[in-house]
Amino acid sequence: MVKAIVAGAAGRMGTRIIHNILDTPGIELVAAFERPDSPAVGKDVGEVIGLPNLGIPIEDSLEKVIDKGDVIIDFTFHEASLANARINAKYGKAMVIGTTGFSKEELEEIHELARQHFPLVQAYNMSLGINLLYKLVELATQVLGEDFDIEIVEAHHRMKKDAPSGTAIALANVIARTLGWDESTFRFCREGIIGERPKKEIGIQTIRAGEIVGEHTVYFAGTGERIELTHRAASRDTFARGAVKAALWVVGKSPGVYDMHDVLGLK
Ligand SMILES: NC(=O)C1=CN([C@@H]2O[C@H](COP(=O)(O)OP(=O)(O)OC[C@H]3O[C@@H](n4cnc5c(N)ncnc54)[C@H](OP(=O)(O)O)[C@@H]3O)[C@@H](O)[C@H]2O)C=CC1
Ligand SMILES: O=C(O)C1=N[C@H](C(=O)O)C[C@H](O)C1
Repeated sequence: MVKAIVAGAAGRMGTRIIHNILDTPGIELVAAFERPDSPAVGKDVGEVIGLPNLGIPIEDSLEKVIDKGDVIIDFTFHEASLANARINAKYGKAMVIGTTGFSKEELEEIHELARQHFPLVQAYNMSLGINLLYKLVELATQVLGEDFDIEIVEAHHRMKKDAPSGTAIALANVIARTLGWDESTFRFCREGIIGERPKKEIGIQTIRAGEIVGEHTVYFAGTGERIELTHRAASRDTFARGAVKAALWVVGKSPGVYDMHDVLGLK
């Protein structure tokens, strides 16, 4: 039985991840924690996620609970996930990080810690559909190439803290890699007299509204025709199921950085 520790247990994703752990054979929740000043600290996990008491109090740090678990599942905030990876480097537990909004330096440090000390599944989107979309976008980019203008539009709920979404950045990276371009071709917003669209540009636009769970569309617009590839997540359980699959998969792996294509066998 894989023993899981959930970071950010009272958050939107933490809550759904715990529900999914409780519903999945082969994995059990052994501990959960929140940031030290969270009102959830000290309460029973069940009370916080809308279930009867589970006999597991929400703690205020990873260090207090890390000995109990085999894997830490972390969907929190960029600084918190980095701090948790630093702590885990001393313990070598498996980790699943779904957090977005990292700077390049933060993400590189997490990856380096993992390469040296623990197996990590890190992915900006843990849904099956988005991981298939990466492949479809790669194929469309190979076929349509530089003759088509490529634009990404992402839409999320009003509470989301980072923009653009990690998934939109990952999609842009797939396109850029396929075309042999780099990040200097990413165009994050347009305003004013912007002139004609350069050919060598990947537009990335953000919508924040209401309770949208997560939507990504990639436009391939050419002369006389257009293809739109869209993924819409209907519920956070879509991501939470992926996170639990990743947790079951990563325990026992060698230190290193893995992604959902490894977990889902899409490599
Ligand atoms: N990879 C994927 O498939 C997906 C990734 N995400 C990403 O996951 C992250 C979380 O999203 P979401 O659940 O909506 O956000 P929430 O803000 O609802 O949840 C994050 C939780 O982490 C808590 N937290 C913050 N700092 C710490 C800390 N130091 N230790 C422990 N807990 C901490 C927050 O507490 P407090 O509220 O008090 O700050 C909050 O309860 C985001 O980066 C989001 O983009 C989301 C969905 C899918
Ligand atoms: O914050 C969210 O909600 C989501 N964030 C991820 C991202 O930034 O790509 C994935 C998902 O779309 C939901």
